[in-house]
Amino acid sequence: MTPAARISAAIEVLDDLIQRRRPASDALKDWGLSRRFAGSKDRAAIASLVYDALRRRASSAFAMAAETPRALVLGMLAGLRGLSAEEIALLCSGENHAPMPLDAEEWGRLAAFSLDGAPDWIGADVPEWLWPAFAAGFGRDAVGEGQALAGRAPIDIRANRLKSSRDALMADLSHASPEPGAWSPDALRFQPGHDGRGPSLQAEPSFFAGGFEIQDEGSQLVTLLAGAQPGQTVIDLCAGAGGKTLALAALMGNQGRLFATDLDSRRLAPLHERLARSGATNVEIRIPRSRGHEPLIDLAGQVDLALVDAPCTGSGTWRRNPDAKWRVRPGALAERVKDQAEVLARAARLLKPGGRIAYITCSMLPDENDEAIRAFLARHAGFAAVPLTQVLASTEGDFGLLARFATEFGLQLSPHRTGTDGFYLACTQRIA
Ligand SMILES: C[S@@+](CC[C@H](N)C(=O)[O-])C[C@H]1O[C@@H](n2cnc3c(N)ncnc32)[C@H](O)[C@@H]1O
Repeated sequence: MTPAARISAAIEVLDDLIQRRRPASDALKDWGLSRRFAGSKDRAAIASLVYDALRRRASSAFAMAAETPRALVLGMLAGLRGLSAEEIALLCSGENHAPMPLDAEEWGRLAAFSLDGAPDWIGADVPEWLWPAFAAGFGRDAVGEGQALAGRAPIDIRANRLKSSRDALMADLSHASPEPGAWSPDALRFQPGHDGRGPSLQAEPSFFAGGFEIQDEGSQLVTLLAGAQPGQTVIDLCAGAGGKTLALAALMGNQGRLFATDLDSRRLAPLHERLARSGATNVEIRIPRSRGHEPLIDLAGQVDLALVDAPCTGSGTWRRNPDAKWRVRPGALAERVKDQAEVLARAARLLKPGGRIAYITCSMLPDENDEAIRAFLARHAGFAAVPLTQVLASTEGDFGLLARFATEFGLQLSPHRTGTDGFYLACTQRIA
């Protein structure tokens, strides 16, 4: 397919996902199934166009004064990919499956591409209804935070200390031009190409050998700061597919006991294979047998560290999942806040005196970050917040600079601040 035909295809896919309110991945899959002529490079390029258009959905619609799929794609080509009106006009020839030629209004709007007079939520490409909750945490930086979340994300890997090292992987993957991560000692970063695609790291022999996992550097950092020590009893209550479980096992050097569970046992399924590849030997997966069943009840009073990687809106990962930004519905935030309170209360019941909860979200919204901790502390008199300075000082390495990103109870990472996904971490300790 020509670059112009790919643009037409992206407009078609966007039309489908907007009309039928379906996930971008479903619309892309269906498009591919009914267009067998499209090769894998075409599909990847079309997906990249669709995701880029979703990243800048509000600002493109404003600059183009239209919210049609065509306006969103053309606006994104100017606003995100930096194409001039002339370059876009050349692509829109109307021939050989290319989009129809630009009209005078489109030409003028692409040439000017202006967000002058746009409200902040549009400048930030954050849904209007969510803007007050989002802006609450960032004050004057809120628009810049939103803009950084509307960009593309790099691909980060975590060197698995049980099998490899960052230096060894730096050499092994040199053909893909890795850079060391700025914060996590185990992170390597790969920048996406002009078309938004990154290297196929999961096809690397060192990946199959367990040398690394794909994991955003922010996710690595909050897991490191959670403070798991070799020999401890650690639980990962919201383990999902185990991204943080694997990192915890490596940080513990396979010493001590690590238990992984999740409310949704199906989500734990990939963890079995990932554990085998990683060489982690101190992990036990516990499956809840029924609603309300506590699969870790035998550990009550023995747990040193409970990692609560809580269910949340995922607003910190909008760079990787821009579809989710526009699909999140009013009401979802209140539901997640309820889930967060529930899982924090569970963690509290299992800790031993002096034990800690490391509460983590991939959210940018104070309601599910500091406010969740404030509510937890109000309900649990026997717990106190661990000051961030203490958390940073007790982690091996030099993390003092992160104190700049302190919130009332914890730490907020973001693409704008740390070049990572948006993650929040707060630690609390059982004092009675
Ligand atoms: C952010 S995801 C976990 C991601 C995972 N820790 C990782 O690093 O790959 C949150 C998980 O919490 C689970 N969850 C939701 N409510 C829960 C609850 N009340 N107790 C335990 N897990 C819960 C969800 O099924 C989901 O897998």
